[in-house]
Amino acid sequence: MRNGGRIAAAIDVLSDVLTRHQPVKSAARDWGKRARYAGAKDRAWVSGLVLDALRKRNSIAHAMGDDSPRGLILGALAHAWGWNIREIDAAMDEEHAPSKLTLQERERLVMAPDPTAPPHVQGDYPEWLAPHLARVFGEEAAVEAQAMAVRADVDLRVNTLKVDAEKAAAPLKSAKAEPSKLLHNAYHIPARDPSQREASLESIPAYSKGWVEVQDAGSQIAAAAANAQPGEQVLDYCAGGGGKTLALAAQMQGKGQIFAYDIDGRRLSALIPRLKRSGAHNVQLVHPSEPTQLEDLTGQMDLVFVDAPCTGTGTWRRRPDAKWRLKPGQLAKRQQEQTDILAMASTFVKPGGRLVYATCSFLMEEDEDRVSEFLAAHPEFTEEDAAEAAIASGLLTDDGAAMVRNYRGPSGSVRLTPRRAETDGFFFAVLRKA
Ligand SMILES: C[S@@+](CC[C@H](N)C(=O)[O-])C[C@H]1O[C@@H](n2cnc3c(N)ncnc32)[C@H](O)[C@@H]1O
Repeated sequence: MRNGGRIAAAIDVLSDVLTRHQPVKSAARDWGKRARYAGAKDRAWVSGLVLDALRKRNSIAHAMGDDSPRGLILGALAHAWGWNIREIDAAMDEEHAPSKLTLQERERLVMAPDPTAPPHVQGDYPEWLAPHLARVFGEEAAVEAQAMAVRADVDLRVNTLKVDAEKAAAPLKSAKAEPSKLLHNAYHIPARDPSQREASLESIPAYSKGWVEVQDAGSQIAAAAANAQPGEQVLDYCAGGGGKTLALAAQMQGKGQIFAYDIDGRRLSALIPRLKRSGAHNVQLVHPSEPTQLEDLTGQMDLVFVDAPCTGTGTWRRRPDAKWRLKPGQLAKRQQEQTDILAMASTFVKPGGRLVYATCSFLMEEDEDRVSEFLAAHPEFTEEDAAEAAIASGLLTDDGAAMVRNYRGPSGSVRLTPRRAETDGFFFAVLRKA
């Protein structure tokens, strides 16, 4: 396909996303089915442009004076992809392109960003969240959010159950992976350019051999704060697809026992092939249909990890459509779930054991507020220094250690963000039972 046709397709896909409230993935898949002539490279190009338009939706709409799918896609070419007006003009002259640029579009496409626009416009987030971002980031709300309005890098965790970081290095060269600045056993791959379709990471042999897992560095650092020891009894209470379970298993070097529970049995099933690939033999799945299996663990665990369901605001770089779908009611619902889950999960901690609470949200309502509410209702728990706990795992580099200390809050919890750490937004707190 020529670029003109791809731009027209991106406008169609974005219309579906905005009017039918579809995720980009399914809107792009539907378009791909209609457009049999489109190849894999075209699909990557079109989805990539739609995602970038959504990442910067408010600032592009403000610059273009137009928040229609056409305005957003044209604006994304200029303001996200850096195309100049001649390149856009040339594409719009091609066959199957949308109608030519209007005079107003031409003027708007070359305008510089407006430094007087309000923070939710400069930072590209929904206006109703403005007080929430101001609460957590103060005057830095717009710059913090701008770092969430770009494409995300990819991190790999080296599975030390199978290989060490040095041995993993050579096969990762083809994926352009560099050693992580923050973690010893991790590699970092800069965000990919959607106009250059590259092989998926899952297709590299190091992945199928179980040498590496795709896991954001923020998620790896949150798991490090658990500092799980060989021989411990551990419950991963919201195990889902098992990202944290596998990281904990590696920390424990195959010794001790991990119980992986999730209220959603289907999500747990996704963990089975991952466990096989990873070579972790000490993980037992606790299915929600067998509640007595879970009850037996009451008061027995050295460590309970709660990777709580949340609004996912920390992952806006990867899922920019979710940023605009989020509504106040969902935030309230997640807070209630977090309260209930913390109370329930804490019953499995043995005296002297620890409870780690993590979210991939930067909202204090899902983070510090939930922890302090829990502590007020459970005086047998006290909060410890989560930065020092992560450092004690031995998994962080000197830069990683300095970074978690720098972003440790007054009560000991840590909040990482794309701007601070080039990770997803992550929050983690460590609570110890007397
Ligand atoms: C953030 S995700 C977990 C991601 C996972 N730990 C990982 O690292 O890949 C949150 C999980 O909590 C689960 N969940 C939601 N409510 C729950 C509850 N009441 N009890 C246990 N798990 C719950 C969801 O099904 C979801 O899989």
